[in-house]
This record gives sequence, C-alpha cells and structure tokens, in this order.
Amino acid sequence: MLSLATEKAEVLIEALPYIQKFAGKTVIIKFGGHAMVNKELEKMVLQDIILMKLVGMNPVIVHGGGPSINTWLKKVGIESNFVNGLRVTDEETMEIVEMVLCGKLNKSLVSSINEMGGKAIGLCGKDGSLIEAEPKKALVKSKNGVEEEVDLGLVGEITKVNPSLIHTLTNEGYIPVISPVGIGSKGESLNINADHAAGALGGSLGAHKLVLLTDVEGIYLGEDKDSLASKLSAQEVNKCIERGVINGGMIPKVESCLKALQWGVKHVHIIDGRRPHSVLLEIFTDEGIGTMVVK
Ligand SMILES: Nc1ncnc2c1ncn2[C@@H]1O[C@H](COP(=O)(O)OP(=O)(O)O)[C@@H](O)[C@H]1O
Ligand SMILES: CC(=O)N[C@@H](CCC(=O)OP(=O)(O)O)C(=O)O
Repeated sequence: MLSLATEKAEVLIEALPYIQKFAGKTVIIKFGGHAMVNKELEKMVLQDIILMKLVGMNPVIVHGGGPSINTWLKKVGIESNFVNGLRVTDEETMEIVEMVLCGKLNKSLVSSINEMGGKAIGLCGKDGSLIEAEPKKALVKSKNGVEEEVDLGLVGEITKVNPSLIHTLTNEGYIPVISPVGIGSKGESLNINADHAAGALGGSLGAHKLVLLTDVEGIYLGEDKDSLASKLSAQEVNKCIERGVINGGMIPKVESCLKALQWGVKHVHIIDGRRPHSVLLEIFTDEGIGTMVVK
C-alpha cells in the first residue's frame, strides 16, 4: 500500500502535464455571485487561483455579485426586473450596483487573495477604460411571437476592451480581479452582466480557457439532475434557448461562451462553484466537470 506521502507526490506528478500545457496561458475565471455566497468555498476557489498563478498560468478573475446587489437594493427599497437574465438598471440602481461590485465585493476578493499570499489587484471596467460600452437594448418575443426592443436603462453592451493594463499587471505577477461596470461614451457607469464581461475579456486577452463558476453543475436539458449535458454545441444551445430549456441567468452565460469561442478562446466551461476545488479539478485533471460548450 502506498504511504500517504507517496500518494500526495503522485497527485502532484499527475498535475505536471497540465502545468506544462498551461504555462504562460491566460485563463479567465468568472466567479458568479451565487458561487460566492459561501466564504469557505470562496476561499477554496481563491486558493486554486493562487496556485494556478504560482505554477505559471495567468488567471484573471471577473466577478459577479447579483445576490449581493439584490440584498442591498432590498435594504433601500428598490425592486429589480430582469429581462433575458439582465437587470433593468435605472440611475438609483446603478449607484448601488457600482458600490457593491466595484467597492465591497471587489475589495473583499482582493484582500482575501492578498491575505492568502497571492498578489491581487482590483479594477472595474472604468479603470484605464478597460471595458467601453454603450446602452444595451434587449430583444424580447411578445405573446404574439413578434420580437420587440426593450430598454434596459443603464445596462451596457460592450463595444471595446482595452486589455493592455491587464497584460502589464499579469506580467508583474498580479492576479487582476475585475468587476463588470463599464464606461459609456459620456463617462457614465454602465452595468454589464459579469458573464458577458468575462467572455469579452477572454476574447481580447486571447485566453486559452474561460471557466464560468455558478451554482448548478452545468447546463441541464430537463427537469432532473441526470439531464446534465457534458458537451453542447452552438446549435444545440440556440435550440435550448428557443425552447426555454435554457433561461434566466443561464442565457448570458451561454451567450458569453459562444461569443468567446467566436473570438478565439479555445475552451469554455460552465462548472459548479459549490464543489470544493472545482477550478483545480477542471484545470488539472482529465475528469472534465460541468458542461463544455463548443462551436
Ligand atoms: N438549462 C439550465 N441548466 C442549468 N441552470 C439553468 C438552466 N436554465 C436556467 N438556469 C438557471 O441559471 C442559474 C445560474 O445563473 P445565475 O443565477 O445568473 O448565476 P450566477 O450568479 O452564477 O451568474 C441557475 O441557478 C439556474 O436557475
Ligand atoms: C446587467 C446585469 O444583469 N448585471 C449584473 C451584474 C452582476 C452579475 O452579473 O452578477 P452574477 O454573475 O452574480 O449574475 C446585475 O446587476 O446583477
């Protein structure tokens, strides 16, 4: 029987080919608000990311924070409506969104990473005009099947990503932690869905992999857990959206996956952020968890 020490050494050796394969490669990790609610799990995700950086990869974190925004909006008596998984955002809502995403959550992730020995730096999409955007309109099918344009207020559609700042930071050994508030043409703040921001950053940084961490195992094709899809093509994804099988917060995720693939990101995965060390399992093993989206 192998001793515990030998078993540990074997685990490390198993990771060797993956460490070699990913050396110097950019991996975008989208940390969803629903995957961030448990502090213990959050710590494990951040430890995984610190390890990735230490072995020579370039992880970049894009975080969400939907549940936390909901809590703070409730405290000030503002209700939210969602259209196609996006929060309709008026000026008052935008103020809270910016405070929660760019302030509280961003800085909390940065200080946790730094406390655990990593080097993190927090930015929002406005810093260095990282994420330029314009007000986004949503297309919604009315009851008679006709598509109508719906105004989402201060929700941003990304028009340009200026990634040079991120290259500088990663080359200096930092792990960038990015909150999805973009800058409009008049300098205004725009609320961008974190999945969309992660996909666009992945494309502009030439990322090797985009990993979206959420609160489900991946994409289900039916009611029960056995219906988890391990792989879905663009065509299948579009059919699932049309049939309503993919809905709500999963819509921006799959949209982001498909766009990232078009923009040259090699691999995109939706995985369960509630599973301990899910990021390491995804990166360093053949096991392949969650749903992989392909062209
Ligand atoms: N086909 C589907 N498979 C899995 N989850 C789905 C599907 N369609 C919609 N969802 C919903 O999408 C949610 C994840 O999106 P969201 O709540 O925005 O999470 P996050 O905060 O991680 O971005 C799931 O909790 C689930 O309710
Ligand atoms: C336009 C839009 O919907 N923005 C999101 C931004 C945060 C986010 O995307 O958080 P999750 O990843 O936790 O869903 C919002 O206001 O909730």
